Amino acid sequence: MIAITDLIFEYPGHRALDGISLEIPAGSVTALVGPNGAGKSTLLRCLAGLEQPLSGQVRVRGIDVAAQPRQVHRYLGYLSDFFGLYERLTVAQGLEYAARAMGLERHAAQARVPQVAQQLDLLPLLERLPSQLSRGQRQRLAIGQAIIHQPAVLLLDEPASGLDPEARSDLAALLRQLQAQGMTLIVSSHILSELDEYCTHLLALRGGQVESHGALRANRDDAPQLQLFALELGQSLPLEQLRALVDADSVQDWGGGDQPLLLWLPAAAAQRAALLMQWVRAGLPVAGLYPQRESVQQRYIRRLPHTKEGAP
Ligand SMILES: Nc1ncnc2c1ncn2[C@@H]1O[C@H](COP(=O)(O)OP(=O)(O)OP(=O)(O)O)[C@@H](O)[C@H]1O
Repeated sequence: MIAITDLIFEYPGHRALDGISLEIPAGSVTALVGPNGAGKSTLLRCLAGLEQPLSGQVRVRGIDVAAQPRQVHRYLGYLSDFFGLYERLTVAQGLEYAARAMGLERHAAQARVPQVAQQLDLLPLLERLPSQLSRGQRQRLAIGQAIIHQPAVLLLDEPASGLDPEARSDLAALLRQLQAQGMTLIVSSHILSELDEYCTHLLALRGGQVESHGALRANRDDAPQLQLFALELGQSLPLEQLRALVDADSVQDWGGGDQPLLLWLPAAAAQRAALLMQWVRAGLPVAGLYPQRESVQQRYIRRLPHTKEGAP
């Protein structure tokens, strides 16, 4: 869906993106993470055609963003970290204006307004001005304007910043809904745990370079025959006792208290069953075993090497 090749971007006297090459698969939701100044916003702006790179190429659906920015904008929605709203337009007018700006005919634009307002829970607020909206409602309006033309790709720069827990949870639900409709999303955030709910891929930048990029998944990249499971115990055991029973190499997280152990176990059911039987015989009080997906945090901490394909 998005192909980036040898992308270099420089601000005067500073190289912000230093040779980025990767592919973002269609239908994926990519968590874009990295420390302050890593280049996240710059990359999103380059993808949106708002910055002209020094060299390299970004293609969205095969279209060169730098060469044909207008055509790409038909397929792309972008929400900046410091987004602005049309303060003199009501919510309904703002949405219609955004639709018209994206090239929709007047009737199509007017028809989209209630659809998007419904999707973003803005229907009761259509006649309000942005100044009469809460932070979360303003955020929803900005996202509404970004998706009014039903883009295939949506780029969101820190969309959850400043939102309360309820608004964050609404945002997560909305992003899941957009993904279910087939949209490809890239979402930057500093809060890794909130990305867990909806992200399928992780892209970590550092110093303008790709530190790691790949799918978040249940299987280990370096040992695909292993899959992540949560093991629930009927009673908590002292760590020394657990260590005596469970091979430390298979442990991702020892849990503790009521927390389950996170283990890399054989993906093959028969092998897993044999192992479990062995543990139960040895006295491990197994109460449940559930397949897990690696979290954004776990993946980030493991700092997996970058693969050019991006979707190992
Ligand atoms: N207009 C500018 N002029 C010069 N340097 C800039 C400009 N904008 C950003 N930079 C620099 O480029 C680098 C990348 O900035 P960018 O905003 O893309 O990082 P980021 O990962 O989004 O950071 P944050 O997490 O703080 O938002 C930083 O070192 C920053 O100081």
